Amino acid sequence: MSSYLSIRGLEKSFAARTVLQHLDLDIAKGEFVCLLGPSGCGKTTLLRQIAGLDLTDAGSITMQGRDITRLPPAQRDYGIVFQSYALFPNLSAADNIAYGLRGPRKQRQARVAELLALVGLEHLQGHYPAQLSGGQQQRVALARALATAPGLLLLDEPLSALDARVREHLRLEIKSLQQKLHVTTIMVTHDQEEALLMADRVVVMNGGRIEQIGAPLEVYRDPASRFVAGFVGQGNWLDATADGKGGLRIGMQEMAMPVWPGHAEQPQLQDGQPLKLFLRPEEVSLHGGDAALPGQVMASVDKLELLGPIYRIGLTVAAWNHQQLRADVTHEQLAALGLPGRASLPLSLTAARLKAYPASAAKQAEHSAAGAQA
Ligand SMILES: Nc1ncnc2c1ncn2[C@@H]1O[C@H](COP(=O)(O)OP(=O)(O)OP(=O)(O)O)[C@@H](O)[C@H]1O
Repeated sequence: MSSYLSIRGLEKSFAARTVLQHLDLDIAKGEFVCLLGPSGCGKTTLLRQIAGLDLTDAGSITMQGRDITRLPPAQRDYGIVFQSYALFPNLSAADNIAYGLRGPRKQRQARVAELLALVGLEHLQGHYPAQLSGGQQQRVALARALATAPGLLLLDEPLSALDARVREHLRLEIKSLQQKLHVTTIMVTHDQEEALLMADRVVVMNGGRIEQIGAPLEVYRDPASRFVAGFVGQGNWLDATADGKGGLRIGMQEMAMPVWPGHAEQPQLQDGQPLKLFLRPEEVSLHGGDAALPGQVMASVDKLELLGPIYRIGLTVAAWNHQQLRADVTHEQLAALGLPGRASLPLSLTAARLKAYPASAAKQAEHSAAGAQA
């Protein structure tokens, strides 16, 4: 991939606190990248580094081959939108958009008209921010950020102050605008649904590090770490143990060993070593029969929840030490299973869709340390 923006070994601390830990990231021209992670993981700090709003401690940022690491914000080529609309209250929508434009008046007016049309606000050009809704203000902020046709669009949680309906609508609008303009875009969000929906690639951050970079489907289906699995989307966690012969046990049931994300090959596991298994609710296979066939196990049905287009079924598996899990099915699948109306049904797991992780990262670290000493 030829990079439009290239970040190498970026580090940032505030006082004694390290916020970005030697970060590498490459972004291609025209890409829409979302920085996703929990509060405090360093997303905004990374965006501010790219914008030149904070000094960089170490590492480099290159844009189109130009080292911009030490350049002031005005000499970098980007437009930015913040969570708080940050419009000038005493300027109309049109004048807010025109603010950064230079050149002859007629040319500026034409550009403002073009931008107002782009964000669908031609009819509100004379309105002041206080006369605009949150969604409209954010459209003005977006038009202002795009006014000078920057090479990079930076969005810092631009939708999080808006109510759910407006947010859903604007997500799609921003995405289609970005595709139309083909402007390289980096958006900070803590909302995994938003990131999966809008991004070409999602950068999942945790504690100042990048845990995974991948297309939305990749991050969702093949989470590289236990953190990513837990943070992105819904999932089931099951306790299991290795059998020391390349397989595993859940309760009394034996299974082939599933995939180990982030491991080229399955690690050497001792008999009885605890594991965590992960699978999505839609990856639990339920069957209509009355008894468990080989490879299946009986699960009791604890509850049914309607989530609009799907049902979420709460299940307990007695043979797995009474572990609980959730399965998502369509309305048709639910009816085919004879639900509601039965107390238990056979369940099976597909090893290829299961992910195995060490039972605890701390234990894993202890294990490696013991291995290193040995
Ligand atoms: N100017 C600053 N001075 C001191 N500490 C800061 C500063 N800016 C950020 N931090 C700290 O750095 C850490 C990361 O902050 P950052 O804003 O990048 O997180 P974030 O992932 O964007 O989270 P949020 O979604 O809550 O904004 C936090 O612990 C924050 O308190």
